[in-house]
Amino acid sequence: MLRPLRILLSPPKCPLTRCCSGYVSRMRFVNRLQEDDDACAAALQNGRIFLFHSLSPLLQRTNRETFRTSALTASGTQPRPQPRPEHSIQNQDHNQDHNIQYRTKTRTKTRTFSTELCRNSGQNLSWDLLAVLVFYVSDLQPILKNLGSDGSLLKESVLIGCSEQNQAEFCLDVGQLDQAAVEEQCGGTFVDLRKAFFLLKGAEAPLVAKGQALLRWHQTNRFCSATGQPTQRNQAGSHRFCSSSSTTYYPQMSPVVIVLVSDGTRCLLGRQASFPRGLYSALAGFCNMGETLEEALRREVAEEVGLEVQNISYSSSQHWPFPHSSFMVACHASVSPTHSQVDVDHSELEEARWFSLDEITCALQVKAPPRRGDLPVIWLPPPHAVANRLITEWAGLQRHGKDGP
Ligand SMILES: NC(=O)c1ccc[n+]([C@@H]2O[C@H](COP(=O)([O-])OP(=O)(O)OC[C@H]3O[C@@H](n4cnc5c(N)ncnc54)[C@H](O)[C@@H]3O)[C@@H](O)[C@H]2O)c1
Repeated sequence: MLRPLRILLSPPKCPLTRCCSGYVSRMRFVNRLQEDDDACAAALQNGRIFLFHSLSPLLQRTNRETFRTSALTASGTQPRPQPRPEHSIQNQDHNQDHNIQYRTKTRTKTRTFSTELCRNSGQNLSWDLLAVLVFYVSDLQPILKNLGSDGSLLKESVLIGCSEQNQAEFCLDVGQLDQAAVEEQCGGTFVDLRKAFFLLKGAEAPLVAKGQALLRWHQTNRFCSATGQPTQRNQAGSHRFCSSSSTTYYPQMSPVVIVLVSDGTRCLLGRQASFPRGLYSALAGFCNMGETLEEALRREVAEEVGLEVQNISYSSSQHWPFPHSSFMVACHASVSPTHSQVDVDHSELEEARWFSLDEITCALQVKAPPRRGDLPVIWLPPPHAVANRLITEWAGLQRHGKDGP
């Protein structure tokens, strides 16, 4: 039965509006787009798109004096107008959303840019801004056409969610187009996710990581592992299907356990030889087939530092895009102070040692990796990493006189 187009384009009003939150209707909307290809194709026409090139997200970087908007042309035949400095960020109002007006050829639009300030590498303590560029499909279509792409490229977008303004959000990899030409047309730069991830605003980083993970999964799962035949994706990109073997493939994450071990007054951190100088983190490891999280956690700590932990408690979890998609489950655990002698397996870790609350407090204050020539300093994974959360939680509990779990 045909549904009215109005319902296909935006999250349906819940019939039980009084008891159904915006969150619930957005989640149901996304779920329906994953199930219904026609609804998803319609939502794409009205949606927002994050662009990637060979898995690097399109970002905008500028200085604090002038926050330049991306000037988009509504018509690809016209020369792209120079970006106009329409918004200045005064002082250090970082972590803010900025509603910025910009003009297309035919109309004025307002787009919300979120920005995070990060320390520039120069000596003058100026700041850089980094933000994800988001395009409305209606703006992107003429740009893609101008770059010689036919309409079929847009259909390769994958659904990643729904904004609070009830617009479906998609990611699209334009790796088949000339990178410099896309950057020039779109007014942004494709930045390797490893560099970008820690400089994006809290809410943007996981969204971009999720988009990259989904795009990567599609790029590496084009064929059925049973028959070798090509697989077909659904419109949302939430699964692929092999019609020869009737197998449905879903995107996968590898479960990883990460644990902060405490002996009551100190916490245990380690570093791999590949880590940047001075960086220490909580112990982590992939779960083996058939293991529970608790078994994986106990095994990893035993293997890496030769300790037997107890009192395991869950803290939080996160999707981690590096090197591929991991599902990090973060826990606290403890050892008795009388059984805290560390015996490092140097094939896994370069070093592991106990840190006092004072050392952790100092390390948490280091907000940027030390630069070449700086004095050696101990620093910790940044706030986007769940390891930072574990360490911060432990420090908070220590300050309030309670140990970990
Ligand atoms: N978000 C954070 O705060 C945080 C902190 C530390 C580590 N991590 C992540 O946790 C993961 C594990 O950490 P690690 O130090 O053990 O990493 P690692 O990269 O040293 O991996 C250790 C070993 O696990 C094996 N391995 C790799 N991929 C696997 C998979 N999918 N399934 C099973 N085994 C696999 C390989 O033999 C590899 O040498 C890494 O992806 C790392 O980036 C995240």
